[in-house]
Amino acid sequence: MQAVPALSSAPSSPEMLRGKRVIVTGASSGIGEQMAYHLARMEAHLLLTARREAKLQKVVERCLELGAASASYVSGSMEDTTFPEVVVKEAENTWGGLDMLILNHIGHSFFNYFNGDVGHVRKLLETNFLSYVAMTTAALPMLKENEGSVVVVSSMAGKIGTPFVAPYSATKFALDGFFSSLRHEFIIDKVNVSITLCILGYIDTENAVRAVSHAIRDTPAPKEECALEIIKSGALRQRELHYPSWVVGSLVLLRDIAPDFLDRSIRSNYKVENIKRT
Ligand SMILES: NC(=O)C1=CN([C@@H]2O[C@H](COP(=O)(O)OP(=O)(O)OC[C@H]3O[C@@H](n4cnc5c(N)ncnc54)[C@H](OP(=O)(O)O)[C@@H]3O)[C@@H](O)[C@H]2O)C=CC1
Ligand SMILES: C[C@H](CCC(=O)O)[C@H]1CC[C@H]2[C@@H]3C(=O)C[C@@H]4C[C@H](O)CC[C@]4(C)[C@H]3CC[C@]12C
Repeated sequence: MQAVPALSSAPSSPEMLRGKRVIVTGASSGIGEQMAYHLARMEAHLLLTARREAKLQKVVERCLELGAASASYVSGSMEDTTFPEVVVKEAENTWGGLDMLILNHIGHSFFNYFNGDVGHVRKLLETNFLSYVAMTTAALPMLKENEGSVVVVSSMAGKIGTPFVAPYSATKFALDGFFSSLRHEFIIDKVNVSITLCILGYIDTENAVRAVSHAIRDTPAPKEECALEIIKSGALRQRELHYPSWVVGSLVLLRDIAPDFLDRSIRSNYKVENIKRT
């Protein structure tokens, strides 16, 4: 087993991730791919996962070029209930420990009126929520031993009700409930594993822009900066990240002091005439 200093030793900059062992899920594209590149530049050990093997292979190659201490991948789907444990087992076999678990993947969902497909909601809960619970559970013994961190990537749609994302939003609210409760238990139990919930606004990943640019007036924030902010918030053991901070921060504040006003302004931000019912 490798001897690695605890993440809890007062981190002040992302440099402190040098030599740390990090799992990143959903690392074949978007924000996950960008997190892998930042972590590689910081010289971390990386285990990446997603479904598309060819994409993962390329991301791993690039990570090694950028300076990762080591980089490998496991491909598979988080819809498969056995897969979360397979990934964590791979980390245990390779490293004998783990310092940071970054939960970032999402299954495919629709940006549209809810069409009554309960099966889709069930499947999305498995991929976007239950697999996060299963990975955390499997990784917890290693994280406890190394005083590590869990980073949960969520969304504004997991804090505030917004239209056309009902199944997705449900999975993200569930993450807040589960991980906020677990954080309390860790503190009560003196378990030194941090939990960081990342509340993101609209980010310029290919899939997000393709899904919503025709119907949302906002300009998306850059995925590269977003990825770095997520890593920093995890390394600094923050309770929550709001990115972009002023957008998300003010919306969350309004939710509590002026919810009807907030709902009206959210609706005015959508070009509803461009949403074609499916
Ligand atoms: N982009 C945005 O505007 C926002 C994003 N977020 C959050 O940020 C995170 C990343 O989003 P973003 O980068 O845009 O998403 P992308 O769609 O770019 O990436 C999603 C990742 O998840 C993987 N994935 C998809 N389905 C599965 C599956 N069944 N099992 C395992 N992995 C899967 C994909 O790879 P593969 O297809 O190879 O499996 C890919 O690597 C998500 O948690 C999202 O909710 C939050 C708010 C805004
Ligand atoms: C529908 C998208 C997933 C497409 C896919 O399956 O590939 C969603 C993924 C991220 C969502 C955005 C997000 O989480 C931030 C905003 C939250 C607001 O409540 C709604 C608008 C969002 C831009 C939201 C839109 C859907 C996604 C792009």
